Amino acid sequence: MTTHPTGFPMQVDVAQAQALLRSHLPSPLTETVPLAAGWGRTLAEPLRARVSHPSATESALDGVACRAADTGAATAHAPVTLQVVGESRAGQPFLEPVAAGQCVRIYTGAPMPPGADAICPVEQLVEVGPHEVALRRPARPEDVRHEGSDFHAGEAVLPGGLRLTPARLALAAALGHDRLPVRRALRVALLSTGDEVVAPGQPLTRGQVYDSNSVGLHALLRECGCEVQDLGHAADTPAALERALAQAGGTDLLLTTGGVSMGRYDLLRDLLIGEGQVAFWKVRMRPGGPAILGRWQGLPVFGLPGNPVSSLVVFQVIVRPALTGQPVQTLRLRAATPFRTLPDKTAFWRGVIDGGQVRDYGAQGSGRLRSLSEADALVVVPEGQPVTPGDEVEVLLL
Ligand SMILES: Nc1nc2c(c(=O)[nH]1)N[C@H]1C(S)=C(S)[C@@H](COP(=O)(O)OP(=O)(O)OC[C@H]3O[C@@H](n4cnc5c(N)ncnc54)[C@H](O)[C@@H]3O)O[C@H]1N2
Ligand code: MOO
Ligand SMILES: [Mg+2]
Repeated sequence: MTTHPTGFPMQVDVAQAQALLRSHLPSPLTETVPLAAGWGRTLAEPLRARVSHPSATESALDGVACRAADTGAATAHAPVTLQVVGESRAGQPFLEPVAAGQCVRIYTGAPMPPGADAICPVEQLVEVGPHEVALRRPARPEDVRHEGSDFHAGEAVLPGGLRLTPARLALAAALGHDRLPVRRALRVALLSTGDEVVAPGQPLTRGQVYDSNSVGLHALLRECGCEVQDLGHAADTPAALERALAQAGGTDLLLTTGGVSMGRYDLLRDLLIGEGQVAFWKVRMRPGGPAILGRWQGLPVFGLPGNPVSSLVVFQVIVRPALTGQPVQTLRLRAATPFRTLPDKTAFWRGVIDGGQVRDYGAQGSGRLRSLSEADALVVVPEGQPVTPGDEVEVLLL
């Protein structure tokens, strides 16, 4: 890390950038939402089971419930015959005890009758008479689902801080909750900058570019559960930028793209440095090096680089973990090709996953947006660490 002449840190590492952005965001507030509105939200506190699941000991199969000890000798050649004394249906249990030599017809999810401890499925039964079945193999205790074997009443099942996926939402319902304590969504304003940047749908002249950054970032922000205020686009003049920044009031964070590198017209950089509250400028990563964090009239502003790949990669690596409070999700794969090492930067190279290994995507220019669509992953190559084929690398799925 170095220091800018005006005193703020430069060339911070990725972890420092994440932590500094996080420290600029408000600490999470809680609100309660109906179950159906919980998808994509983050649980604010652990959820305990209000009931056990299964709520009774029950059958996992359609068949008969009986005593395992009666059926140990059953084979296809020498089936064991049992007397059928009743039927247990889901919601209509059979409450009489099952004695030796007896069984009860039972269906998946129906409570086990008292005395029975094993199940034989219909596929292994032969109907012998109106009240008799023969078992072609022993009944199995493993096909009984015991009360509370999934979770017990009172158990803390879903930890706080977890993002509610469809499966976790279903689990919350099964735990007995109809309202959920979730973190208040962060409100993020989004602004793209650049004289050459044009909204999709408008005519494009040579030298102009469609505003792809805002579109990708908007979707990423929604994926992170944020409320997005789209401020559109501002031209490269101080007045236009100041007008746009003034519209971001009332949000928790302003995310911008463009205008943060070394150019004369990289005015967002100048505006933030002039405001005197820069937390850092430049991160030791590629792509995405020129990112800047500061404040504008108190509001945290994170300036993503304009290059299309850089803006989306910096979001994944720095912004997402700061917004969600969750570390970047990675997995480890073997490298099928070498990956370039940078002496003073962590690289996030685009890679293609093939046969359980990851290979270099090839052209890694930050302006090649199609590469992010054609690659499967970002391969993390730490500063100064060589990667040769066969090495294990950390990989971030795209
Ligand atoms: N002399 C140096 N030049 C550059 C350096 C450097 O260290 N020294 N860093 C390079 C790196 S790395 C990056 S990344 C870019 C960052 O540039 P800016 O953040 O200043 O962004 P702009 O100059 O405004 O635009 C760069 C590039 O991206 C295109 N762009 C911008 N906004 C959008 C958008 N919303 N949608 C699609 N594409 C966009 C823009 O047209 C430019 O092509 O600086 C390097 N330069
Ligand atoms: O690192 Mo810039 O972010 O490559 O193009
Ligand atoms: Mg620039």
